[in-house]
Amino acid sequence: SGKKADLLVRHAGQLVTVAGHSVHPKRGQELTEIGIISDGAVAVSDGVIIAIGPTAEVEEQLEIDDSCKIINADGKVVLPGLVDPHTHLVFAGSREHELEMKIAGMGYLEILARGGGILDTVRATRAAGREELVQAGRKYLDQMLAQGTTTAEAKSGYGLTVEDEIKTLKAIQELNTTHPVDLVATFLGAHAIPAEYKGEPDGFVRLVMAEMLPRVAREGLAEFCDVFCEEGVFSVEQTRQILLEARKLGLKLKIHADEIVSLGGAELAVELKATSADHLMEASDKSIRLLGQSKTVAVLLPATTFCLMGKKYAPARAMIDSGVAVALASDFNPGSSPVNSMQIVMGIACRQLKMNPAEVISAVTINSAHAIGRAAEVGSLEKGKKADLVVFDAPDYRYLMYRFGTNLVETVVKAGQVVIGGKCNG
Ligand SMILES: O=C(O)CC1=NCN=C1
Ligand SMILES: [Zn+2]
Repeated sequence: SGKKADLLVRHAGQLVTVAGHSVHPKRGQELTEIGIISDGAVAVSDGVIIAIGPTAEVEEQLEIDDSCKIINADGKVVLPGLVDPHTHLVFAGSREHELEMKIAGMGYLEILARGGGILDTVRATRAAGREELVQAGRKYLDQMLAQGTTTAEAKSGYGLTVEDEIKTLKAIQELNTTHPVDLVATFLGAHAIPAEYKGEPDGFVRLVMAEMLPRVAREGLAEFCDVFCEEGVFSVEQTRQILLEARKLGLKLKIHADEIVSLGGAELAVELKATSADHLMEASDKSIRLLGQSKTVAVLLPATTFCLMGKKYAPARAMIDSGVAVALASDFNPGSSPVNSMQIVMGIACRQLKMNPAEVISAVTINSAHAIGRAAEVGSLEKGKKADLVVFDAPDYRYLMYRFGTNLVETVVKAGQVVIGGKCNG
């Protein structure tokens, strides 16, 4: 006994630890093992988990005085803080006007080809100052935190000039230091060919490689480099050039791969040992087999398929059966997925990706932490890890996906601090 705790969450109906997979992402059968402790407790000191287990066993180890906040989670589900490993959350403006076009059947790439889509957001983001981007991003992060997301990736990609991409990444840096949600920054300068480079894509690729990447790397403004590898955007060859240059400069790699057309982006991701390959609705059988034999995490974005009114969701079952390490993300962005609730992503993943609830829990916690290189710090509730956890008003973890569309968050603890709700004694 005698450990001093400053926070104790106890008597959780189901304490879902998702423990035991902080070194390698979960694959296949492992995805269904989520380490549930009934009548569970988590003790925290200085933002770090110091004890976890059945409430009686945890309380035995502790020295509780009235300085310790106590949260009783009787009949509730406690999960690790949700990790959203793929968002475009720093942008200006919005694209609700596209909804009628999409309802009328206009395709995503057609809207982009007409100078709309991403390029619409580019115009608004170039016109916005950094502070405006920070304000907008703060609002989205408040919404995400209130819905259970405690760590997220944030991409640039709506500037498409050196200065505007740097402006965006500095906004992400400012948000990371001033908002409770931990952010991982990704440089996505290769998101679309801007209007001024229409007809000379290779000129823009040179700008990304010769001007943007060196600055981003030198100023330490991003951990990852990502490319939108898609028909009419960046080819597999252009993607390879950009990512090889990024790797040389010390950045880790991601690819928006095989979203609308199966170009072979997923195979390139495996070839370059990218940390993740994202989207994959059109992933070929060959690329699924290659992913199953690689460390590259497959990040699936079912809310994007839903919002694009797509028929074809990523082949998650085939991936899981082939041993692919699967994660889930919101793809929060103003065009193809204006959704920043991981609970909604979880509900769609069960119904459309046919992932069962336990697999979905693994895919929005430890596996999504692996997808952004944060599995040692977050993504599960284990001694020594950051005390990021969510108390959901749910009798069972399956209830989260069953009550699709309702925010069931009761309390969010971020690095040991109660940041949302938190009926507790203190
Ligand atoms: O449409 C957007 O703004 C974001 C996006 N990039 C690639 N797919 C979607
Ligand atoms: Zn995306």
